[in-house]
Amino acid sequence: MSKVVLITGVGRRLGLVLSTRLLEQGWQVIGTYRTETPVIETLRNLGMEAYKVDFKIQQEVNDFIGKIKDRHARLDALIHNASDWLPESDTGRHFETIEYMMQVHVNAPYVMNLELSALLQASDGMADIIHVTDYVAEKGSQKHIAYAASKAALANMTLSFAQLLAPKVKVNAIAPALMLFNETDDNQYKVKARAKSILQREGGADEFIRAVEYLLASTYVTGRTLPLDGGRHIK
Ligand SMILES: NC(=O)C1=CN([C@@H]2O[C@H](COP(=O)(O)OP(=O)(O)OC[C@H]3O[C@@H](n4cnc5c(N)ncnc54)[C@H](OP(=O)(O)O)[C@@H]3O)[C@@H](O)[C@H]2O)C=CC1
Ligand SMILES: Nc1nc2c(c(=O)[nH]1)N=C([C@H](O)[C@@H](O)CO)CN2
Repeated sequence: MSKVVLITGVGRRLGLVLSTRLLEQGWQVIGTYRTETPVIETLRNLGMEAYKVDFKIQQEVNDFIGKIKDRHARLDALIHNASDWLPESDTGRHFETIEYMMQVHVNAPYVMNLELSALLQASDGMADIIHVTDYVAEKGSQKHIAYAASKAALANMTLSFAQLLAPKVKVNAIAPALMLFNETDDNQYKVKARAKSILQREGGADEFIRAVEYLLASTYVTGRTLPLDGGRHIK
């Protein structure tokens, strides 16, 4: 019987590569997306059960959770990948920024973990929750203060949910630094960003997938954050 994984933010970049790889490996993948693109139809054609959910809207999160509880008796993994990398507002809309960052990176994962914990407990083996945080959760960020704070809160929830859901469910985090550049990143930015780590490179999507696969295969790691930072922490 195929294992069932719910991955948030499957529509592009790391979430897209990860969900496609797990589909290829025979996982039954439930994915959430915010933006309707042709990619979503491609994923559906590969067998993904895809739901349009904007985590900014609490009712959409609640409705989504209700559908999952109605349609599934178990989950083997829940991966919180969805994220918006929002800098501080330059129009003074500071309450909106921090509230949105907390909503996407903390509130939605918090409610989904609590509401879907019974499905995880129904897994045949050990189940997994993986929070995708960020290197800046430990170090802070001058230009993404609210983002970093929300990722730090998500990292802290790893500790609490690991205690709450053991021994049946492992709860870990992955804290990437530079994994993928964005299309808008110019060469000057890329040179500067690579130089922040002592390995002087970006991690790449496969590094992220290997970290997920390691945590899913583990039977003795929980409450931990797996850093993917190219040695930036000792620079
Ligand atoms: N890329 C990197 O170098 C790094 C990434 N990370 C973390 O890794 C994870 C993946 O990164 P990456 O692939 O670059 O992320 P992207 O920002 O490229 O994509 C994030 C995904 O989250 C979805 N999303 C964003 N906002 C919302 C929302 N309000 N509701 C629902 N879904 C939403 C997007 O949906 P849609 O596309 O459908 O709009 C998108 O698919 C993230 O958690 C990120 O913080 C951490 C450090 C470095
Ligand atoms: N949701 C996202 N979070 C982050 C992204 C991103 O593209 N989407 N990118 C980064 C950067 O790579 C940063 O780590 C280095 O410039 C961080 N988080």
